[in-house]
Amino acid sequence: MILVWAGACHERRALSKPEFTLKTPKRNLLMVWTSHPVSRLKGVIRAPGDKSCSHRALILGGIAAGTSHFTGLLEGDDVLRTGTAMQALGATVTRIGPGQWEVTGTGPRGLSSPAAPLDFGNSGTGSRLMMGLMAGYDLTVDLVGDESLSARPMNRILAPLRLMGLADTAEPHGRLPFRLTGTNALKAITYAPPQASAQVKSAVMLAGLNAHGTTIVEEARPTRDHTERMLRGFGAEVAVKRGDGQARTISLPGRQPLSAIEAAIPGDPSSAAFLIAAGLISPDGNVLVEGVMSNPTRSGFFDLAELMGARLGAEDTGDAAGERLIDIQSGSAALIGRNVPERLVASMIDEFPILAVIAAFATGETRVTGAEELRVKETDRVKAVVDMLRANGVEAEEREDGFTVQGCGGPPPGGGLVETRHDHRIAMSALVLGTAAQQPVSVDDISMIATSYPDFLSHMASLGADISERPA
Ligand SMILES: O=C(O)C1=C[C@@H](OP(=O)(O)O)[C@@H](O)[C@H](O)C1
Ligand SMILES: C=C(OP(=O)(O)O)C(=O)O
Repeated sequence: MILVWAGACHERRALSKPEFTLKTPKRNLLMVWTSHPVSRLKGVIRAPGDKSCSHRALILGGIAAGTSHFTGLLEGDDVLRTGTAMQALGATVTRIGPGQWEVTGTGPRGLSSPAAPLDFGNSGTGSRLMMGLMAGYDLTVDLVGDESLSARPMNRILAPLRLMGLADTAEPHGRLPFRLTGTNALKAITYAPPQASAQVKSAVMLAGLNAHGTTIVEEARPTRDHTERMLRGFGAEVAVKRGDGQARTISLPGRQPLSAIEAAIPGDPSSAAFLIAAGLISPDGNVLVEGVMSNPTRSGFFDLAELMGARLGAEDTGDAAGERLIDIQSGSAALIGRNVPERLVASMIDEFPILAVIAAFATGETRVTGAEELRVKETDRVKAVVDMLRANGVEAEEREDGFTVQGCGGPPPGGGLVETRHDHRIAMSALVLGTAAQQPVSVDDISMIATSYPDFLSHMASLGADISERPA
């Protein structure tokens, strides 16, 4: 006799054989990717290169004087597009081996207009950081993106750039596609971004790099600080002053030359979070992720998982590109729902879909507030997360600035089909959910996983996950 969960979290019934019918079939869908529950997940995985650091390495290497070498660069679609864009603007970007890249920067020559539009695909980081960078050079560029990126707000970047002297773009609504005409006559500004956004901060700093005067960004809440750290690595002067509470003021004198570097890219904590979560919810989990960047502006998910009752082993293993590295171990845990402290939100902004998954296994409610930025990611992640959980028998509610999850105190029912909506993190979260739910979980598309974590399926398979394509 096999026990399966049916309907609400806490209602179980016995069946003579497992049954699996998708709860939200989608018309015209021929094939889906399904993650089947497995009794055990075990193994050791080296974390893929960090997406944020990989973008920045290609961008800063592409304007530095000399030739930089990077190892462990993430070869995700988002990052590759940043490399292609830098090449089109005058840098020489060459792959010399797996994860090994050589970038010869334009140095004092600067960037020039590309011959064709720059296509940033699904990448908010690539498009927004590059807008900031390109604004400071005498060039004209057309920017395009996929359906998801073309729906994301770009005025948050264009507004400060206009204050610095960027000519108005032809597009009034702040959405791609549009043309940007840069100028090497930008003036430094002092800017307090209205959103907690590393992309906005970094775009202003990258514009400030070629502007006249000292650019100052005032952050009320600290966001990931890789631009600050990496700029220093390339020889720039960047000052960071702590203010009241979590506030930070970052100052960057303009017109500073950058010099080429040799760097290893640290492992991505946001990708590692999927593997760590899989270990936590597995009935018999023992997952070790090696070489993960340990940076307080990125560690919110791991801090919160510990608040929920996870015991994560962490061992220091050195450093890479100015960041500390750790190995993180996770194993099966009885988790307890929590109110997510708002101070952790920015440092786990990409981890809310996978947080929602572990919250579904926890006992009690998990409440997320102060996370309105989730509404403008690859999709509206508040809605996508709630829909993902509900399709799998978990009670969840949207809030304007977050969501709540009523944990099942064990494996949720599963059995749902999750619409991924061009969002890699929703796809990966749903597939992790399926490894330990009562019934398999399917997703309608996996192609976008390659934007941030091309090895996700092979890494999950090596831990023992059972994820395969099947007719819808
Ligand atoms: O600067 C970066 O590398 C990133 C910043 C974050 O976006 P926001 O700045 O919009 O929060 C994050 O969601 C994104 O995946 C990467
Ligand atoms: C939001 C994300 O990326 P981006 O903004 O670069 O598209 C992400 O990777 O979760």
